[in-house]
Amino acid sequence: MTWVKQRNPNEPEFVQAVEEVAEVIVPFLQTDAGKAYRDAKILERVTEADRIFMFRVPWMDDQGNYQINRGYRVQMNNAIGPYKGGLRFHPSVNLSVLKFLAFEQVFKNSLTTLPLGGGKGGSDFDPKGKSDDEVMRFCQSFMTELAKHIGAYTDVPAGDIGVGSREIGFLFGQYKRIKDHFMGVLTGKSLQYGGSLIRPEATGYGNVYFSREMLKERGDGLEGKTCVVSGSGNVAQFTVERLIGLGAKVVTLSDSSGFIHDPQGVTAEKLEWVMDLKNYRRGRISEYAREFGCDFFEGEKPWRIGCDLAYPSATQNELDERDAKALLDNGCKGVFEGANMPCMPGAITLFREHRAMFAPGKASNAGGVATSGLEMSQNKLGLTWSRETVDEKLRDIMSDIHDKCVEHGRVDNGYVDYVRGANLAGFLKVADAMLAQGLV
Ligand SMILES: NC(=O)C1=CN([C@@H]2O[C@H](COP(=O)(O)OP(=O)(O)OC[C@H]3O[C@@H](n4cnc5c(N)ncnc54)[C@H](O)[C@@H]3O)[C@@H](O)[C@H]2O)C=CC1
Ligand SMILES: O=C(O)CCC(=O)C(=O)O
Repeated sequence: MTWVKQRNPNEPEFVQAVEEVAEVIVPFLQTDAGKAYRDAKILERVTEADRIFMFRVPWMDDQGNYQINRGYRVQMNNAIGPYKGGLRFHPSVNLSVLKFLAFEQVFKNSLTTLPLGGGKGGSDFDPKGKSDDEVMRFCQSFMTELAKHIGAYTDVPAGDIGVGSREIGFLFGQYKRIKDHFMGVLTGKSLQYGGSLIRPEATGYGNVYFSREMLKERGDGLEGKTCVVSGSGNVAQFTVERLIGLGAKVVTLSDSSGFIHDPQGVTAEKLEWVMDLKNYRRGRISEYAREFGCDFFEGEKPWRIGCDLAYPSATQNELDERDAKALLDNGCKGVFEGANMPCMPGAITLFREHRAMFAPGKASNAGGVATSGLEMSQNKLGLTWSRETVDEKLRDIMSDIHDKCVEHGRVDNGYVDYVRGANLAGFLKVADAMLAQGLV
């Protein structure tokens, strides 16, 4: 870790993500089973990106002013398949954030059972408050540079925070215009031009399926459980949809301005209203409280609300040790990461010490990228699978990931440490591929 910290100064998120993996992998490397990986310096090699692109993104706003943002693509590791991972457009984007996300993606993609390497990209561009025309001009400029570095067998980006179907459409249109190729170079596309059914739902649904597997492992189920969810974007919306579909009750949603608490529960009708608010009207979650007559807590996070289960689904480091204590004190039995690295290290330690269920995002939110892998397969075959087919494959993949976490994560007295299981299983597949491919 000293070596990693020295080589990556001023990159706290990246160091945090490496530390979480190293905590599990370093002790394994000291064993006989880990010797070959230790000798070949596999862990050191996976912390160093294959390559990173940083570029200027010039665009013009609606008033005719010149605007400059910075674009990035981190191609972290392609030992088991082409680089794969989302694009994030948010003012907080910097190299540290994208390197942490790309690093996580390597292990997550390995867990999916599909041939996907790991990457991530994005920009400090903020789509909030921008017109559709401004977003389009930005996306066209961003793709004009990115197109040089991606391809259906090289690197296949997708969405993440601030990049949804509108942005993917603009990015795909510009790629096609530059390259004159109609190919699956992005996932998360709309259905009319090569998208997959269930891809929008997949991260949220996948996390719920994963939590159902974890509950089953303990002889329990989702029916009747009270759940808190953070965020109100893609992952949060479909987490709520699946939870209420499976008989649970969701009482919170949030955005960067605060959270709403609806003790009656978010119904399918209320969720439809939220989807319209967030995906088309692009409004604030506080409007929910006014529309449905419940409380809005400005600037706060939902973790002090009593619940059985929690699904952090907004952003990194949104749940600290104090929040974890509040959740446990109020009876929460399980935390399932929909976002990437939403729980801070102190919170994770507390959950594990209390033997609560804790699902690390690289396992529990892998359904999104896995379904992107299914979109890539459909594009290559020139076929469109039905909703039922894709949903069944997603359920099977989440169940396989769960089984691998149990296989590698069962510790003394039967407790399954999913952090250990996910990191070890994710690492081993990539590490074996790297060993087989020599010193590259
Ligand atoms: N979209 C996908 O398929 C996948 C997304 N993820 C992760 O899930 C998380 C959410 O992503 P999406 O739902 O796709 O993005 P989104 O842009 O659709 O929604 C993001 C949500 O997080 C909230 N948010 C952003 N910054 C915040 C902050 N500082 N405090 C509180 N709330 C904040 C936004 O208001 C919004 O509700 C991210 O961590 C992302 O990396 C993980 C796997 C796949
Ligand atoms: O579907 C993809 O390729 C991107 C998913 C992603 O960015 C993530 O898993 O964090």
